[in-house]
Amino acid sequence: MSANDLPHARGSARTGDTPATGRQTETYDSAFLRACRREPVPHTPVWFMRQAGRSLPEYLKVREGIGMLDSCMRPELVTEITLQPVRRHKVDAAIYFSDIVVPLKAIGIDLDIKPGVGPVVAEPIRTREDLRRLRDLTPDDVHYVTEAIGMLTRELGPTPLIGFAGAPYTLASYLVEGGPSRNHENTKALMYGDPELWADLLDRLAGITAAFLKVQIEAGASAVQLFDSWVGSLAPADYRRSVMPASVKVFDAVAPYGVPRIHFGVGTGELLGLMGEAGADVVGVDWRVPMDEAARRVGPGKALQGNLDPAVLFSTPEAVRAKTGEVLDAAAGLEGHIFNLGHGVLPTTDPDALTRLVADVHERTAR
Ligand SMILES: Cc1c2[nH]c(c1CCC(=O)O)Cc1[nH]c(c(CCC(=O)O)c1C)Cc1[nH]c(c(CCC(=O)O)c1C)Cc1[nH]c(c(C)c1CCC(=O)O)C2
Repeated sequence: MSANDLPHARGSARTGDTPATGRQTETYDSAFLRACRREPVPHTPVWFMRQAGRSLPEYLKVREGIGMLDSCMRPELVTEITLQPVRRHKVDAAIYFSDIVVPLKAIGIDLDIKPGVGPVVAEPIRTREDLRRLRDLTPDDVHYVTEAIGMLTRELGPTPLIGFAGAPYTLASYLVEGGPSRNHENTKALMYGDPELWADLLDRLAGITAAFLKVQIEAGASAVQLFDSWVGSLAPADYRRSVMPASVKVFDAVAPYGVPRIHFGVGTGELLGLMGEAGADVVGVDWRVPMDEAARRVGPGKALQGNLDPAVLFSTPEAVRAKTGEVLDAAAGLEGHIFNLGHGVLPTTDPDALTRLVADVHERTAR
């Protein structure tokens, strides 16, 4: 099946095998999408994980008095917040403003995002009985996503929009622990102690995640990123056996659309090869592994994204420039490089440091 056989126009036309005309061609030819496809680029594209959010005063202003999950369900607000970092920093791609737990909330899981803490689940999922609460996600459950992406792609012009979702392991870690966790002990207890229930849990989550990504692509997202933020807590053998099949299911489900698929996790130096193998076109790298070494671990045929330590932005402009140069030098031999931080923008980052960083990367890589 090719992307053109699918029953939608915008997603595939904007990004798939054959671009149509005008703005769609411009998006298809953007530095970001070209780098994802490992084609020559006019400059190294830049975007930042968590580029929308608390580092921006204009974000704090529009979010005032509105809960995080509430804000994700308001298309106008989502559109405004998603556009803010594009306007301010001139990044090469927008990332849809939402959260990895939005699809879980949408199917009726009782959870909230607590400021300064993260997602908290009222009743953790730990038994076969609990699993029944994870029903399938339909596009109707997240109609506000379709609406917001429709608005956004009109406003963005040629700038590509990245859709995203949480990967099955990272979502499972919140559901099983009931909230953020340092050691993931309940999650691992289930994974090792009841492999069958664990596999069923991850398979359910893969279905939900795939459905959520499809909604975003059909509405017009030009690429998708699967965040497996906490999977770096696993050894490669456990990843391969207990997690990878579910992530493969997600990537396979969206493959026919032909949009680039990015796969990212934190502390995943030992997993980079497997994370590429799971079906990614682009592998995200945190700051612990230099880009040239990451390329060796991932192997040929994939673009890489990364990997400036987000904490570097708290240093002097000269130090930021020097560390940026190190990333660019290490990535110089890659076929496709998308410049990003090694994890999300920290909330107290000076936004001007981010604006300078985008300009610096563009200037130093202009061809
Ligand atoms: C693990 C994870 C979550 N959410 C997400 C991940 C994967 C990315 C990663 O590893 O950082 C993904 C996410 N969450 C959010 C985005 C926005 C898009 C963007 O990158 O600009 C993205 C991509 C908004 C958000 N998601 C959240 C905020 C902060 C809430 C607020 O502004 O009120 C934002 C802007 C809340 C959230 N949600 C989550 C956490 C850990 C937190 C932080 C809690 C806190 O420190 O307050 C779960």
